[in-house]
Amino acid sequence: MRNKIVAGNWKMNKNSAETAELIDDLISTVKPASAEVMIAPTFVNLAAAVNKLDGSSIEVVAQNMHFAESGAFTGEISGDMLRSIGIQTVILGHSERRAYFGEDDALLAKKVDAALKVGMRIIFCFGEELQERKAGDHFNVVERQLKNGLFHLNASSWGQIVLAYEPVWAIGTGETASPEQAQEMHAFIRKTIATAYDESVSQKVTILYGGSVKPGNAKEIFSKEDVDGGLIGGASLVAADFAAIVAAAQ
Ligand SMILES: O=C(CO)COP(=O)(O)O
Repeated sequence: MRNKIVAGNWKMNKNSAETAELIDDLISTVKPASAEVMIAPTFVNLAAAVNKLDGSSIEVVAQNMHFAESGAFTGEISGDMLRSIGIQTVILGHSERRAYFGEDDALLAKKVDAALKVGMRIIFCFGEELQERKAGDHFNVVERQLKNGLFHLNASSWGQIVLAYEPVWAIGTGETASPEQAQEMHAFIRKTIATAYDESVSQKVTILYGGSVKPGNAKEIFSKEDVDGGLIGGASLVAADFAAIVAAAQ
């Protein structure tokens, strides 16, 4: 049985007071779950979130990190810094990082190595854009992103990897991939990993779906065989919605 995960990517939302308030609401609304539950507030609120959730089953994770251990990289945050405040998991390769901050596959491969080096677990995001899907290129795009970002790793490192398929056209648009489209791509991802590694690596890796997951569609998407939970944007900012999505992952 694969681990199920429901993770909330808060993106650049919630100041310090709002973060504390949403966490209080999550503590009272998210029911104990068989899925792992994670939230990713902004960097400045991570330490406070870790302290507030000490002893809770909700894990606090980071939205990004730099590939270097330290040095002259003004405005950046290293994996060691994240570890030092109790963060064990980092999201890498989100489409917004790729699109707005120029993060390409080669840079992401360096970030993956850096995160593993400090013992972090990685939620690695990837997915095609609308024109790529329309052109029938989505499988090639996803295969390329996986290959360039992750396939240099040894099989033994895959225990630290969680995948998040997020078709760019479904992020923040209200347009969700249909459960069938999600399943089709997740099965393709598993097949691609089995070819590059073996069946045991591909069957063990948790693959999340992300893109306009809401309380109303979560259960159907999560019920698909190769969908092991979700990476949630907008709906993770409303405690009742996030709690309902966590419940849908049982
Ligand atoms: O980008 C996402 C999660 O990382 C998905 O965002 P939405 O759920 O707002 O579409």
